[in-house]
Amino acid sequence: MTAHDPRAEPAGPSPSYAQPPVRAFLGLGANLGDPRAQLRWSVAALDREPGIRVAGVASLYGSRPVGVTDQPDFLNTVVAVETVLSADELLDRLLELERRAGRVRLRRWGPRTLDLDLLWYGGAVIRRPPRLVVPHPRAAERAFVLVPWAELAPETVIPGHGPVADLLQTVDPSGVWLEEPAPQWWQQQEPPAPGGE
Ligand SMILES: Nc1ncnc2c1ncn2[C@@H]1O[C@H](COP(=O)(O)OP(=O)(O)OP(=O)(O)O)[C@@H](O)[C@H]1O
Ligand SMILES: Nc1nc2c(c(=O)[nH]1)N=C(CO)CN2
Repeated sequence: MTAHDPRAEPAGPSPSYAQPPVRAFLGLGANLGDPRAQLRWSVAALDREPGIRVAGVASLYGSRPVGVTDQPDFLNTVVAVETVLSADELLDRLLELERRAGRVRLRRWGPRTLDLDLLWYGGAVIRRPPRLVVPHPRAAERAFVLVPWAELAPETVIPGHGPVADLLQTVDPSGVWLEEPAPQWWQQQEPPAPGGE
């Protein structure tokens, strides 16, 4: 086989790189520490992860806390990735990045330095609670998810719910505001890792 033969074995460190990548959408949120720096760090860190490529980043949005309301406002965004990882492997990477960002979970829906949610994975439906439920069970009703998601990919269909653009019409967007447009907010020089990693 020549180097240009399409049947040639793909060069790469892992056999999984031969699989076609899957599109996934991730929800990012933070309201403790330096939320903007943590979100910028997490975009760069995601792109450095083997098997994950950042394909799009929405603007940065401020949002009033939903659920537990006596906590600081959040910064939220949505990131599109291409990945050769399974949904389980991807979730593990997200949990590891949260841990590296110094996440402390005080209570459900409470404040956090970094929250990474797997919103959507190739249109698949995965029901393995409590470990993994995809699409994310609350994504379709959260303005702080739908506003940035609609900016990136309004046509995406959330299985069981419908297109992101249609769902956005069903929620109250008044608690979500544009904080800083893409791509400026994440394309500046990368901040140091949270906690001086
Ligand atoms: N689609 C998903 N994305 C991220 N975590 C998930 C998903 N489905 C199930 N989980 C599980 O949820 C746990 C994390 O829950 P977490 O404490 O972040 O919830 P929360 O952010 O407080 O609330 P919410 O899930 O409403 O955003 C993880 O340990 C993970 O195993
Ligand atoms: N505005 C806003 N509210 C929230 C958020 C969030 O990211 N943004 N995350 C939560 C738990 O995941 C609970 N409430």
